[in-house]
Amino acid sequence: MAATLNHICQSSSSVRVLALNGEVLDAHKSRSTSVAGNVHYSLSVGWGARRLHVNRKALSGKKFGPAPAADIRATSGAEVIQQNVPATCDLKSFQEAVEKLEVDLVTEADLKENGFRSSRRTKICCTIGPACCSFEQLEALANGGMNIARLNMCHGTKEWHKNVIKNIRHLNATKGYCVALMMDTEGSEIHMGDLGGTASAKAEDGEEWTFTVRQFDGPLPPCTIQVNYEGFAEDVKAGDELVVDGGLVRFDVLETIGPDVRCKCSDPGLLLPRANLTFWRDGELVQERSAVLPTLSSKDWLDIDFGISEGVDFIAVSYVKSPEVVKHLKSYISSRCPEGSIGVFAKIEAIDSLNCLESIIRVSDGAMVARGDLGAQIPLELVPSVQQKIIDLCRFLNKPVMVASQLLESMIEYPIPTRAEVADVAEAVRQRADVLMLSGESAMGLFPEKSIEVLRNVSLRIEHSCREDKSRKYKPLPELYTALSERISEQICNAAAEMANNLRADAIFVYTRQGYMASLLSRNRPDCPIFAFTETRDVRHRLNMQWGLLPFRLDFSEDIESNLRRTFALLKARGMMKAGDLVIAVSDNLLPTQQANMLQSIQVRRIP
Ligand SMILES: Nc1ncnc2c1ncn2[C@@H]1O[C@H](COP(=O)(O)OP(=O)(O)O)[C@@H](O)[C@H]1O
Ligand SMILES: C=C(OP(=O)(O)O)C(=O)O
Ligand SMILES: [K+]
Ligand SMILES: [Mg+2]
Repeated sequence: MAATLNHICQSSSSVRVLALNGEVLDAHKSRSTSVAGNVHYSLSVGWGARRLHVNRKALSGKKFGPAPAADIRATSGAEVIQQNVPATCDLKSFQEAVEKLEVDLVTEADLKENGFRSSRRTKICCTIGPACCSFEQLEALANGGMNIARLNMCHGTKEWHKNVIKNIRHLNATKGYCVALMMDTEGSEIHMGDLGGTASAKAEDGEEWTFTVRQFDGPLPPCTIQVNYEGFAEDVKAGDELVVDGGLVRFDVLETIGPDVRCKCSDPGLLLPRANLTFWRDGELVQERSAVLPTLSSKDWLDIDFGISEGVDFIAVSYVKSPEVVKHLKSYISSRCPEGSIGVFAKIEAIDSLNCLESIIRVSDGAMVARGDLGAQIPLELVPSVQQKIIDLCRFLNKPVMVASQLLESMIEYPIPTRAEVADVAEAVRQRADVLMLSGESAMGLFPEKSIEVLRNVSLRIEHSCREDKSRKYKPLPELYTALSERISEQICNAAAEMANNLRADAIFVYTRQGYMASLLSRNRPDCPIFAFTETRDVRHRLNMQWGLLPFRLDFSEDIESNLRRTFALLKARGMMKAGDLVIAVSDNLLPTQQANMLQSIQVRRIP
């Protein structure tokens, strides 16, 4: 049915929108006068956060017809969903523009193509660097399934990162992706300088190199490496072993002369800019200095302020050694942005963090197994069991967990991974990590898109085999909560997941304001995907970090029954579900009134 969408009538005191076959829709109106003295009217109609806006320069005293498309846009909160909405359109497209269920392009395509039973459950994070920072390159990664973009503040300038953030925002707003942003702090561990601008340097066996804390105005002298840390030359002793990037290159310390440390290469290899440095004495990691280094340096705090002002979704803290720093950052964030919507992730990579893993994870919003530095601080052969331990602990404590570093390292240079890398990725998927992370593969590699494709394919394959493997099923999770209200939510979600598995349901639906019930469902790693409906863009982005959740944005209405009916209709209309599909639905207490008098329930429904 064609209808005139809006027709602005203006009298001296009022402005109205005539919409849909002449029926007047209630319109908010505001009037403003520009510097040039022109009167502007803006109107918006819609429900909740979703609105259509009409902006027109008014011609005083005159009546005028339908606003041109250029003056009409549809928004959701601060996000513009559609520019140039035609003034004359049919009822259906008006409703779609205003009431559209927001789901990202990739999820939608995945659901339609593969059917949702086999949509990907493990999430993918890509470190953004020079190899993937243009709008087109970022779009290709988003299209390949990037759920989270990571900005590593070790590298690049604020302007560079700002531009990446702008590109991702633009991608989300104009192309319908839902890529979340994670900032990763530099931390104050000891690392090399940037090699005077060259991409890498080769250290040969037996060659003598000087590590120094001196500054140079011009180019670096040959075989010289700057070290970021003032106290370095005082701490190192002749006879120590200097280890670059956890063993990529090794040096024996010959002598220290003032700010210089003279070394001989004992294990040759490639030196990369800003590579991490550790030093070892009598087979033990020397920790004197790193123990007094603050986890968050003054530069990190400036970066954090930058992240807060840019509105990133997550901040990952490097070299966390105790729960205190995470608590401190979380309270800083909630004082700076009271809506408190930035998740703080603890990177587990410092040896000290291993003594207090549980208390660190409890206070964090999630954790990262940062195997790069972890492998430089503990023997490499211990890394796999620590990974398993962190993943299990996070699952128990209901915190999302990322597995990072060297997943597909060889793909920095080659278009296919090694068999061992595929096995490593498969292991992380089998351990049911929430997120797999690419580092150099996407940031500076030759094959960022191929790398993401490998993660996607391995995830799909292994997730499928986990579902088939009956012996893995129904292992009960240990009980997490003690307070009654939390125990109720936990039990509801555990039971809903178990019912969904037993009934072979097609999907679990959860209506969630903060993502709490959604996370408890994800924790169960059920066989079917979890459609998580939430009201705000921020929560929708945060849900991206969790296993098996397909985040949708939707304005909730007053009662759960009407939410269910609306979502069924919208998903059906969009071809994402079909009549007869079996759904298990749960929800948070959506309304304040419900908290007092309604207990939560599990519904079993067929799509009508
Ligand atoms: N923002 C950036 N600008 C330039 N290069 C980057 C950036 N981010 C990452 N890289 C490159 O990608 C490599 C791998 O990234 P990552 O693992 O995050 O860092 P690191 O190697 O410092 O731990 C880095 O060593 C660096 O060469
Ligand atoms: C992810 C890690 O941290 P970064 O890349 O910042 O060193 C790591 O050490 O594995
Ligand atoms: K970092
Ligand atoms: Mg690290």
